Amino acid sequence: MIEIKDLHKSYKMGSNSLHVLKGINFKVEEGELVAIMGSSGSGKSTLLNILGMLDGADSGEYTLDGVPIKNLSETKAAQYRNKFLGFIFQSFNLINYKSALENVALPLYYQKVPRKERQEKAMQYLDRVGLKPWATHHPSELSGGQKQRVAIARAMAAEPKVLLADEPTGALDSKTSYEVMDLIQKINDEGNTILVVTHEEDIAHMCKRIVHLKDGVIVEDKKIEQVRAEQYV
Ligand SMILES: Nc1ncnc2c1ncn2[C@@H]1O[C@H](COP(=O)(O)OP(=O)(O)OP(=O)(O)O)[C@@H](O)[C@H]1O
Repeated sequence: MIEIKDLHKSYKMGSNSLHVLKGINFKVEEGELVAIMGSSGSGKSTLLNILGMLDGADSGEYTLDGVPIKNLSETKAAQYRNKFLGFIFQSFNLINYKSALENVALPLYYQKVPRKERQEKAMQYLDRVGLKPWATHHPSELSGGQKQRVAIARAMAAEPKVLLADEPTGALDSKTSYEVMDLIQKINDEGNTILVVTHEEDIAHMCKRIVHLKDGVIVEDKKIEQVRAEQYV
């Protein structure tokens, strides 16, 4: 599903340059649930942004579902991003003046799905995350865990091939974090490929594989016995 080879990324800061990713190689197969771990500044978000086609690498190869990303035009890249990738953020990134249902329906609007179908599908995904009764509520009326569930429903609504989650539990207390991980595990059980950036050990152990970044290189990449979040919720 994902293959990256010898990926490098630097940030220019005045006359200096900060080499953040220093030759990253890895593959993610369909249906994996991968944690990307590492201390602050190790390059996790930089890597996720490149995988999410939100930023480009300086060199190296990135192939997503068999498509080499490097030479895509901006328009094509945006199309691929909408079609292949769903995003979940630490701060939820919901639109405050829209209802939960409207937030979930938004990616379908960008995919030009007709209004009625959009609403039906959005409701189906809200139901999937247990929030159908909250469809007309606005984000300000929802708890942190509920907001993240709306964001997960929104990410799934466009039926992406890969979900990319950047610290999805970073703004949540432990119990709510485990509820969100329980949902992520169940979505993965259905065959969805998911990458989760986290610096929390317990969250990483709820994935099936841990990729450990340090100073811009992968220092460890191991499959693990998955801890089920359900037992903590
Ligand atoms: N746009 C940017 N311009 C300049 N430097 C940046 C930029 N984005 C990130 N950096 C720097 O690159 C390094 C890696 O940042 P990155 O956000 O990828 O790390 P991280 O592992 O995700 O950290 P955290 O856990 O704190 O989010 C850091 O030193 C950061 O300051």
